[in-house]
Amino acid sequence: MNLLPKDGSGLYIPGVFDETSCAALFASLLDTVNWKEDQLMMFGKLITTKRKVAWVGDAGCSYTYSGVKKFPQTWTPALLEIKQRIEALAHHEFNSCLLNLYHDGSEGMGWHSDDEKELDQAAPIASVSFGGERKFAFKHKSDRTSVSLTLANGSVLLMHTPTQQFWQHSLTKTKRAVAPRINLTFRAIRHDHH
Ligand SMILES: O=C(O)CCC(=O)C(=O)O
Ligand SMILES: [Fe+2]
Repeated sequence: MNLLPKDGSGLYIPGVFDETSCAALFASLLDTVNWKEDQLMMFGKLITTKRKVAWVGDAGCSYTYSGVKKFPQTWTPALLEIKQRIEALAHHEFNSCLLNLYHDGSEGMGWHSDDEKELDQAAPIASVSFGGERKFAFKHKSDRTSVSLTLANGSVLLMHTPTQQFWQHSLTKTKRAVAPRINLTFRAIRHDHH
């Protein structure tokens, strides 16, 4: 069911991965991915976040994220397993994935759209969550309508075109005690930008 009333679609699918797989995949991602502190441009300054990130993709997939050009790490077995499941679910292939590691509720992600020009508009962005449940919100860019939901362990959120054009989204910080969380956003990047 589409969570958005207009101008795009947010499809929430809980329980794509069962609890046992989630625990194994979380541990494997934590261990095998080369996590780095995120650097992004904010008000013209390069800032470093506490949240850790990793960018994984096919060779030659580079991507500009928040003003910083990223070169991909190679796929790990756990990531390939997740990617296969998500491609079957979304009926699309993905060539890259942005990973975020939120250690606790003090880490989140501010309002933004994933509207980078390299993205293939035909494919959705598929967001996979492992670990602590967190609140995720959409806000319409012109009328400020908002929609929020909880992203549970093992869930998938599919965002289809033109969602990024009309809506921003954020991962809300919280003072509640929350378990660490890993989010993966699978994306399709067009190669004709190199
Ligand atoms: O952690 C999340 O659920 C959101 C991540 C996100 O919006 C992004 O990586 O662009
Ligand atoms: Fe995003």
